[in-house]
Amino acid sequence: MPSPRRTIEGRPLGSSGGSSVPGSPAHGGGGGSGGGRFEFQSLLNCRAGADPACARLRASDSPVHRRGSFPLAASGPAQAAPAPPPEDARMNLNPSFLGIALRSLLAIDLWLSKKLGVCAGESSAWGSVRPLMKLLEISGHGIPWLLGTLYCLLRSDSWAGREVLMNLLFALLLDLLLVAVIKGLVRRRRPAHNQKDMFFTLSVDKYSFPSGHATRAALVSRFILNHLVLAIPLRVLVVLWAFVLGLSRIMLGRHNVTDVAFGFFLGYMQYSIVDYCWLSPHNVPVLFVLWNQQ
Ligand SMILES: CC(C)=CCC/C(C)=C/COP(=O)(O)O
Repeated sequence: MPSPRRTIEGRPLGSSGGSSVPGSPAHGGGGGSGGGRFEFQSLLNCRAGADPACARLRASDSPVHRRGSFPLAASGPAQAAPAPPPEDARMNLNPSFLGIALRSLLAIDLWLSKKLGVCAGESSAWGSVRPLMKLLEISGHGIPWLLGTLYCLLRSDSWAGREVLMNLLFALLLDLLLVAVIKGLVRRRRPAHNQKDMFFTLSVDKYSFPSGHATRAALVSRFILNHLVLAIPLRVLVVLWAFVLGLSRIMLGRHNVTDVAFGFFLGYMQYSIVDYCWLSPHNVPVLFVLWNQQ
């Protein structure tokens, strides 16, 4: 708990940084970006002052003070508790466990992603394997998967095959939609070391959370493992492809680790949605009847 005689920056009150001159930022009159912090300082400075601004600050009852976590809370029952400090100052004083955990996770994420971004440029440590990573990138891109599925659907001559491919198409479209919505909501920028040389992107693809390649890799591999009868080595290869594709996103500098980790999770869950809503002649006969009429 900070000493009552210190500002939130640890400077003693009464020193030049903490003096309260009416109209000065330190008196609470400061607008602009530092306004919140200055107002909080003036709150500390005007304990016994007759300044009306101070009286206003003391007049409201702050839950922070009620909890006794703020040093001025012990001013006595006759003296109303000061107004709550601005949100950002309160967060600095009482960071929640969740806040600390999230900030630490983000710091580790950025640090690890930078370390793993060994193919981010031609001159990077593993710059020579960049072309291979870009090939992997295309193997998980939405366009080849959509076109490939459509092509196989049109060429398929069995109803069972059509049903599976129709659901794969549905899964790919659902994936594109969900990833676009989340990217648009979260708006996390791609890492600074990423080169803007990706093959065919949509406008939301300037954002990195979650990785669309990772969601597709998890979704498609789970789909294949559940609907294609494959020999064990091929099944291992499918899982390996998904994992290496996800890793390559970080190595290329396209994503942070958390983008890919969440992408895998989301893709895995998307398959559960597809499985739950499985399109078949029983639940959406119209799709299959239309097909039959062609
Ligand atoms: C245009 C279509 C159909 C898909 C876009 C595929 C794409 C570029 C996704 C971005 O993936 P990352 O989020 O992993 O970079």
